[in-house]
Amino acid sequence: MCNKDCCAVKTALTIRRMKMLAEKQLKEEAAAPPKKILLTPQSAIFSYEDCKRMADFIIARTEIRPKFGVVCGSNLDMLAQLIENPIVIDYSEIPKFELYTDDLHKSKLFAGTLMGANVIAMQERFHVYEGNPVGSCSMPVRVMKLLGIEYLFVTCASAAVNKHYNVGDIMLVKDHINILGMIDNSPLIGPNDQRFGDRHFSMINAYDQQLIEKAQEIAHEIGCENRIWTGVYCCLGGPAYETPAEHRLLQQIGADTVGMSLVHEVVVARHCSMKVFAYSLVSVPSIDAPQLPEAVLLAQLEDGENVSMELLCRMVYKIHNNL
Ligand SMILES: O=P(O)(O)O[C@H]1O[C@H](CO)[C@@H](O)[C@H]1O
Ligand code: HPA
Repeated sequence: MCNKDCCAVKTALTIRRMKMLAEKQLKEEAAAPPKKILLTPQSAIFSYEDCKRMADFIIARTEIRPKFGVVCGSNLDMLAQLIENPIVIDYSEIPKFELYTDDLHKSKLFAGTLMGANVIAMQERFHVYEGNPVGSCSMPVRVMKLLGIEYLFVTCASAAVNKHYNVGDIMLVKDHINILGMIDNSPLIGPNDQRFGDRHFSMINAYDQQLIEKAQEIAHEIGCENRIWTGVYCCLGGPAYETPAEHRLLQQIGADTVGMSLVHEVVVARHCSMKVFAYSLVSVPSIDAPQLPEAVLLAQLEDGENVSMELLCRMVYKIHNNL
């Protein structure tokens, strides 16, 4: 046990030692070369020229000018496989296109025809939680714009927030809540390139109302009107799923489904005036839903996947033939 004097001496020594260390650190910092600060505003990571080079590469490889672009969601990669006689390009072949993705074997573009129309589909999208800046995740949309795409179909898997939605149901997206964007993580932060679009633009009718009505018509045609809803999608950062308290919050703010993608792609698509149609396949039940056996959920999901393929084909056919 030390006495009072002993501790006082120790404290004085400690203070002197800390002072010396701090002075040494300051001297070292002053001598070190200045640190490079990388300014990477979201919208400047991929320039217009980068996107143009990627589009030119794809056009040279596929020799088609697609009218429709499709982004496949998780569990929806079979949508790309609907394309007839496709030219398949691995993302890694396209200069600068390859980003971080968990599912390398699905990292492919499919270009060909669907119901007589020229279509290009991304079999797998890039996610923010995979380590990609949000501006990079939406870069493929700009490439699609420069390919000449008029209609962007964005699909995704989601969890039901609305307690009436079941696994395997499809929600046509009529609006979104972009939590990432609200907290300063928009794909358009940084210098605005006017060649893509105006700095400020409206997000009213971002999800084209006429296209939603067409899809609702199709829901009746195929007898799925009780399984195809129209609602609001909310994007979270992930990769963890939301907590029960967050789920309740999402219910209160008006979300019907929740996922970790889609909204930044749609923001970028609307910035460059593409017509957007989006739907999400409910893959996870709401916390209020009755517990169902795994096998039942899987069967419902498989059913929903089939409906989503039918929906895509019929949408493309109707739009392409002005029906
Ligand atoms: O949005 P997509 O790409 O369909 O994927 C959804 O499914 C994954 C979670 O299971 C998350 O990435 C979520 O966003
Ligand atoms: N939560 C959030 N995003 C999701 C989910 C989920 O349960 N399922 C698919 N995307």
